[in-house]
Amino acid sequence: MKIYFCGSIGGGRQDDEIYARLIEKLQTYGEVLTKHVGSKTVVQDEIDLTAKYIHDRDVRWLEESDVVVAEVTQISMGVGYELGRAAAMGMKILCLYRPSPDKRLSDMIAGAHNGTKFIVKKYTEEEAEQIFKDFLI
Ligand SMILES: O=c1[nH]c(=O)n([C@H]2C[C@H](O)[C@@H](COP(=O)(O)O)O2)cc1CO
Repeated sequence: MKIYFCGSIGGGRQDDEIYARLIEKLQTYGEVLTKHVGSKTVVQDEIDLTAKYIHDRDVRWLEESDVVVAEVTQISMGVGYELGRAAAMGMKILCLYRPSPDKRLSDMIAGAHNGTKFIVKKYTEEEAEQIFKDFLI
């Protein structure tokens, strides 16, 4: 199974360690094509790539993937774009967010939940393992 993981990069890197731990768990179910999203050095590593290269590479990976898993707590324009494209392709999507007083999930994501192909779920990290099992198996 190919998994496309989405997480904020330009939108802010405060959750990077959470992304890395989620990616590690996801790798037990298949290949995560966007492992770089969890890397401490992603901004530095991608700095010499053009926006077009990153966009076209990521859209290609998205099209190749079987499922999309997004950590949506930290608002990110790129993650929103990836989710919109994935939804338009009819992909199976799981969005996870950690409720907090200073973060409001966009209604365009919360309202996309349909209980089948587009799942939006509040979670704590301890629950992630079981959520992945339910979603991916
Ligand atoms: O350097 C990058 N590499 C990359 O793969 N992305 C993709 C993957 C992430 O899921 C998403 C993050 O978007 P943003 O940078 O707007 O937060 O976009 C985004 C950037 C920077 O915009």
